[in-house]
Amino acid sequence: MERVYIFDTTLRDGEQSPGVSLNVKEKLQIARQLVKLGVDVIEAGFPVASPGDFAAVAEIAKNVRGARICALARANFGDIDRAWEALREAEAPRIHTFIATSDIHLRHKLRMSREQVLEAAREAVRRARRYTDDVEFSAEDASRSDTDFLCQVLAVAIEAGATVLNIPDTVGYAVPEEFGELIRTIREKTPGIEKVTISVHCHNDLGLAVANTLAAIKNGARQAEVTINGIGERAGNAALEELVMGLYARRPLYGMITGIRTEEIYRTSKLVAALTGMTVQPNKAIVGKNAFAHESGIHQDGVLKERTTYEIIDPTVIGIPKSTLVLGKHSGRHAFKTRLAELGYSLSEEELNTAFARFKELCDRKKTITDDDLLALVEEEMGRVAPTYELHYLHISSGTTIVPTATVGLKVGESLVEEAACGNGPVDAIYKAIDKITGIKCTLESYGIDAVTGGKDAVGSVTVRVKNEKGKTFLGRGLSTDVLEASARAYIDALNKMAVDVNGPRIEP
Ligand SMILES: CC(=O)SCCNC(=O)CCNC(=O)[C@H](O)C(C)(C)COP(=O)(O)OP(=O)(O)OC[C@H]1O[C@@H](n2cnc3c(N)ncnc32)[C@H](O)[C@@H]1OP(=O)(O)O
Ligand SMILES: CC(C)C(=O)C(=O)O
Repeated sequence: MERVYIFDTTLRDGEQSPGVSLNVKEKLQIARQLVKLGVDVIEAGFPVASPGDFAAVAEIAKNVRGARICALARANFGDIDRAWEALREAEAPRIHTFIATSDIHLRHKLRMSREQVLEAAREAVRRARRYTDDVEFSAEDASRSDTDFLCQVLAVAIEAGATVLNIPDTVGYAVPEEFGELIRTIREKTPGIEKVTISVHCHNDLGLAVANTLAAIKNGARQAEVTINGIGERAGNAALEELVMGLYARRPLYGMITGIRTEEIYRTSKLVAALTGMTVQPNKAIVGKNAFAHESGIHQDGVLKERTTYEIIDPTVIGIPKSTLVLGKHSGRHAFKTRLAELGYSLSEEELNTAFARFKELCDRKKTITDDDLLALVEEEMGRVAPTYELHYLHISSGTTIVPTATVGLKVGESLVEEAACGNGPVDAIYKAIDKITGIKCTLESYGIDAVTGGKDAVGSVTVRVKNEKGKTFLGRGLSTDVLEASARAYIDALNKMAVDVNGPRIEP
């Protein structure tokens, strides 16, 4: 199968996203992760742009191995010399030089004639070839350029020694049929094109960057310039994860492979989002929070019966452990029952129906239904029972210079049972003392604390989730103005439910 080379420009075009500025350390961290991801080329920056950009390219060139390191330069000697200065310690350096070829850019921006652009392209590539035999040439705004002139510039670049020719859709103006056609025409009309790799660089102004890149690949492009999460100038660039997974999910259609280790995609996306501050929209393809979350009952039922009914990609392939079933007003019984089973509850048909009806009522009142909401709902369904353990007293000794110690007195039936224990903190000490009294083996799954009322004398509400040896989860809640007492009460509440569950027949583990 043929290979498409992945040229990642997160650190160059991605950093051109308004509001994004990465320091050298952050760029190095991303570059290392890009190597783990398996990209072929890392465009590390535009060295002439600033001393910081120069330093970042130089650091990456010096320290990062396992991918080609590329630096951008305009078609002038100053930029190219500076790019090489930054790249000189790279194991596999590439100079990427560019000049616009559209009449709009020539007339208004460059104020150059076509002849001058041809000359500048030739001289720039030659200059870059003095330093390295890996030279990429880009015809900026190629998709709005006169095709004959574009092919002429490309031929000059090939003649001067370019090894990769990049065809950018700089302003995201192209549509797939047209862009694919452009690549085919370039292949037909440019002398020497068979000696070089054709690359594309698509922007997302019409939301078509990935579609255009795919169309180009169908027509002979073999390098795709992309960014993580699709960040980049204006509406961004083609997203690496979407392109790679498009080629992966539709492999029979494209017949292409990449060197990307797909299981690193999600981790890379998270890292780039965290360091750039560009949060990923929830409905973003592949890496958005909702990309593998199913909310509606019919879909959830389908996925529970067979994942592929509603998922075209197995989330583990991109490094997400599993898809999620979001419980909400659109959910159905199958998903509700499955989540309860995961929490350790197996309800009779009748109990399930009543609990489900109450769940739907709750969904109309509350946007997000948490596991704690579900546990509270089911436990209420089980009905309240007389507690096995009751807090009689609590004494805590804690501070910055002593080992936290708790003495707890619990009423167990008619007797008062007392125990003391030390812990990492006062709550740990209390829970250890209670464990000594009850002898119940369990693990604390979660502990949360909230202020029920405002002010310094607020009532604290502690919620704990405790799992028994059979893997069943119990929710405990405790209220007090003393948060340590609230912690003890919450734990005892959960243990009381556990004790009833062990002795009572109502709900099977
Ligand atoms: C499509 C793209 O994404 S291209 C990459 C865009 N990225 C960036 O621009 C980020 C980094 N840029 C910068 O830091 C600055 O713009 C610099 C350092 C490159 C240049 O700064 P300045 O010298 O102050 O020039 P300024 O940015 O105002 O104008 C650009 C100049 O480069 C010229 N130019 C633009 N593209 C090219 C090119 N490919 N080759 C040669 N000259 C070019 C313009 O015509 C203009 O020249 P002029 O000053 O003679 O009118
Ligand atoms: C420099 C080139 C490749 C570019 O970023 C563009 O045209 O968008």
